[in-house]
Amino acid sequence: MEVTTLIRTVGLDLLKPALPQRQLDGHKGTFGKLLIVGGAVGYTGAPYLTASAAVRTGCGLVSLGVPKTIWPIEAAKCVSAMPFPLPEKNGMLAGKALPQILEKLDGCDVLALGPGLGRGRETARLVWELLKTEKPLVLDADGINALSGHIDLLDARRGRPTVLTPHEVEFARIGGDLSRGDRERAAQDFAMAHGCVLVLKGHRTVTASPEGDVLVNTTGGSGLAKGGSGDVLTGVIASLMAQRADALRAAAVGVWLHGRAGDLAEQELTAYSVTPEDVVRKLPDAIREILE
Ligand SMILES: NC(=O)C1=CN([C@@H]2O[C@H](COP(=O)(O)OP(=O)(O)OC[C@H]3O[C@@H](n4cnc5c(N)ncnc54)[C@H](O)[C@@H]3O)[C@@H](O)[C@H]2O)[C@@H](O)CC1
Ligand SMILES: Nc1ncnc2c1ncn2[C@@H]1O[C@H](COP(=O)(O)OP(=O)(O)O)[C@@H](O)[C@H]1O
Repeated sequence: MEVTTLIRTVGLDLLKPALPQRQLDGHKGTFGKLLIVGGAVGYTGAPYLTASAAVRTGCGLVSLGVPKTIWPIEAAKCVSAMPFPLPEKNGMLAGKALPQILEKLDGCDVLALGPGLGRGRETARLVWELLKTEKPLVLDADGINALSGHIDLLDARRGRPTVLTPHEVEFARIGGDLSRGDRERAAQDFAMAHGCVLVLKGHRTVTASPEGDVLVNTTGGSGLAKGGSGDVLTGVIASLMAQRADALRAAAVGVWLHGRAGDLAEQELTAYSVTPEDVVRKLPDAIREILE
């Protein structure tokens, strides 16, 4: 089927109506419950960054399931989010963690899966099982890697809100085709073929929907080119989804906010010195620019 690509640049006209409203009398339940699953020995920063970004972006309650060995670290680092320990094997989440994750997910609105999960057979199997959830899903990092050779599990989610946030190497691992050198077309083809919102990260991140929309982001620079920046983005997008933004809007607004927070952090600290934590700290200023 020939699809006419309407490529739009993300601007304030799109951002203003897409940012979830804050009811003055809302309570923490009003603003959504997010479950983040990730982390491994060696990757203790990733889930913490995702959780911090989610809280900063407005989600009402953020829970964080991590392997039990690293749980004390997450518990010490996360004050506003709620880390809890899960069964592990070799420093990564074990298959035995599934029932506890599903029980927690039952009371949540959105699942963010993958930051710092690590790559092992058991974690991959866990990802495959969790893809069956009816809940909206943001899949990142090793969650995406687990789809390699199992893309049918993504196809089976068609109709359920699913956002994938690969960088170009992860995109290639799950069959994304960048051989034509056209990132917009490649993202669109993938999103339409697999029924998901595809966020193809990098300079000028491209967000594509299953319906064929293509949105190109203009914020963000080389200050974001540091391990952990992608983990922040996952938290921002999942937080917006928990606040009832639809998957495409959550992704487009999330990518813009993340990049803009990065730009503001760069202005203060230079692109050399910005850290992903600085990006989280600048999210309020980026949000304010949409609100004004
Ligand atoms: N503080 C933490 O705990 C961190 C944990 N992280 C986790 O580490 C795990 C694996 O990350 P790795 O970086 O080892 O492996 P990846 O599979 O993400 O990347 C492999 C390599 O691809 C290369 N690459 C080439 N083109 C690229 C592009 N366009 N964008 C990004 N990378 C490109 C990079 O050199 C990178 O080292 C993930 O689960 C991730 O969440 C990272 O996010 C880094 C920070
Ligand atoms: N030069 C750049 N310009 C704009 N954004 C960038 C640039 N480099 C990296 N980013 C952004 O930073 C994030 C990096 O994510 P990723 O590659 O997954 O790293 P990690 O998983 O280690 O955090 C993405 O959102 C990407 O778009």
